[in-house]
Amino acid sequence: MTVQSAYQEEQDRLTKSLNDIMTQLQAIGPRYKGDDFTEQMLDLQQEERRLRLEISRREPYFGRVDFEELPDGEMKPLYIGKAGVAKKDSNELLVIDWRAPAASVFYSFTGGESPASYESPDGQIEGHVHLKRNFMIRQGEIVRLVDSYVRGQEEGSVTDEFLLYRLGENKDNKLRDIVSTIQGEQDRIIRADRSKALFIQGVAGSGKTTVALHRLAFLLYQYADRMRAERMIIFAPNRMFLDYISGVLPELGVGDIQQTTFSDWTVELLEKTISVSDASEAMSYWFEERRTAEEIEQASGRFKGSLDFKAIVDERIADVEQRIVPVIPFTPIDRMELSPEQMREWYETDYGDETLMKKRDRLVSRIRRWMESELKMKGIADKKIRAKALTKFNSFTKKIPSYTALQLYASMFSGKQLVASIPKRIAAATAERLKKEVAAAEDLAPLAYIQLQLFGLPKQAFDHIVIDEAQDYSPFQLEVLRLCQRTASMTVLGDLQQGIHAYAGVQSWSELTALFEEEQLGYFELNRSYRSTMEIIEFANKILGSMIGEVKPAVPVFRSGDPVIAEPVTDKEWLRSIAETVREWQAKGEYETISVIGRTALQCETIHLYLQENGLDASLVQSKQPAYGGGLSVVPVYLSKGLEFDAVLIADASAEDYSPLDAKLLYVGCTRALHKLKLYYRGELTMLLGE
Ligand SMILES: Nc1ncnc2c1ncn2[C@@H]1O[C@H](COP(=O)(O)OP(=O)(O)OP(=O)(O)O)[C@@H](O)[C@H]1O
Repeated sequence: MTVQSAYQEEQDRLTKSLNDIMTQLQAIGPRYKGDDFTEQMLDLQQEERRLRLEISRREPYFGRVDFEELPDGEMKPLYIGKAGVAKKDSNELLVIDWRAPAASVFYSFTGGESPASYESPDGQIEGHVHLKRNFMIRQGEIVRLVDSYVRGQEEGSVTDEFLLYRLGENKDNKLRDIVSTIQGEQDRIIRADRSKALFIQGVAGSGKTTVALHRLAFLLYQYADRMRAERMIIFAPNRMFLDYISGVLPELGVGDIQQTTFSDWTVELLEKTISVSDASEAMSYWFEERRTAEEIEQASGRFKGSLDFKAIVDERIADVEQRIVPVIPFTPIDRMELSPEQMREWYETDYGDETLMKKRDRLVSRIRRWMESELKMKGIADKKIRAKALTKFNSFTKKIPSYTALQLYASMFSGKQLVASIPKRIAAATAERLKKEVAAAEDLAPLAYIQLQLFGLPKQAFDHIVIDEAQDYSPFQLEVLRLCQRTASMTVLGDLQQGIHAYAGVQSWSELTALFEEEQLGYFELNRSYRSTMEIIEFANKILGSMIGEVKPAVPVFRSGDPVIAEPVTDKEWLRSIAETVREWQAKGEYETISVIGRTALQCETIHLYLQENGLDASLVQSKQPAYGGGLSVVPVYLSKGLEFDAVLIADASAEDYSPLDAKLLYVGCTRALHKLKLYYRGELTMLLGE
């Protein structure tokens, strides 16, 4: 078949499919507004169907795979789209959902004559792939059609032409879905075992964030009976990043998944009884001035994030528990006594799995009930005697310890109960802060942990948790989240090579995986980088040479672009050169997002001001910012993590700005670029780039 006739045939089928979809959409009636529960449920189902059809109307499908089921099945063309759609008034599928078992062949097939297979509910299905075709459909027209595999034709292996085309596109201020070009290695993660804690180590630009979001969409589809969107949660490093990823799940037709930061989540958990100190203070301490390796190692965040510190907290909680059951009898009036043994028996046998403060409250109520019934049994109605008994009860139960999470935590850092093993400087600074009901990032995990132990989780446990940029999490933080689930089901993703918050995070994944049993764990590595051109990836890989420990160079997809240039400038020319480069890039009109990445917030403010004064409308990204708006931006390198830009200009890659300790920062900065990367440096070029 010629390309032309294939195109025409597909266009005809597309038009027919779209007509079918439109007819179905038009047949959907208005929404139900009444109170009848059954009608409401039916309305919800109808609404979901309408949403699926709306998604399909925009782009019904993006792929086709012709699969001949073995041993003697017929050959079926399967059209794959974001949402599955059946033909009008029929069970026959017009489009299969990308998450359906059969669709996995489209992603996992790597070419060759050997049979391909997929897991179906009835077991493994084997068959021959005859065709793998990609489409790009816009406004009802096929604007691109690429056959990446045709059985019996020359190479016999899947080519990446369509992927390269997609990667060459510009990006705006939001991350997008990748359903049409998910790669085999990514697909394996998306469809991996639901019950495990999956750890994904992936180089910059390998699609970790994107893959984790697609995995959520997959889990909700595949395990609709067991997993609920409202019992899933995504943890991201800051609100700007949350805004950046916020479009992907709705694009995939998934709503209602809570997306938050660990800090916001903890504040909610503690019912807003604390506020969190401004993150920009910590940022400025760690990134604006030079810090030594020793300072990082001894940082209070590393101490408080450790399991050793958790053990200290556990001891304190155990101590409170120890004091809950009174060791002396309760005698509300003469000759009426409740023994400590009886109270201990109630406490230990009746309140089993309850949390500490609930057990405490139940014990207090039980003592009261005992008193009331004894008074009744003894026929004591005298008001004076009863009032006296009540006073005794109040003073007796007042001594049974009762704490809020903040009170218990604060008790560890000052006063009579100060924990001796906490370094003095850490204790003093923490006590000072907590007095004002302010917590720093390092206090959040212990506070959340204590809250869970004292009062439990206010809502249902999570079915699945996603943790992005997990290299910045401490073992204690992860342990807190682990406690919020019934099973180990988690997706934990990050890149140790981008671990710029070493003062709080981990240096090896084993620090986090140690929290799980061997059989609960899954581990994947993604080493191919999809974001940047080959030139940019090879350039950034040079920086890895300066990192301590094992490093994983990113493997580029074969997408070539401009060479990366590092150019010296004098102090005097510096700002002017930055403005000129930006202007030149803008004039070309090739890039939608351009970023000037500076070493510190202060440097960025200087650059931003200069650009503004010279007629270049740039936005300055700051740590408190709730959203990143795209266009031209000036970003401190430590806030650029997770984001990406069509073109990146590193403002000053000098030895002064990037010392040997700053390899991860520079790596993060350079790997933000998709198509273009340029570096200026004043004085000496940083040693991190070698020759
Ligand atoms: N299979 C794919 N097809 C098309 N684009 C892809 C694919 N995988 C990843 N990408 C693109 O690569 C870029 C990087 O993806 P993403 O941000 O998810 O990676 P990451 O590993 O989380 O990166 P980083 O750690 O650097 O923040 C995005 O623009 C994403 O759309």
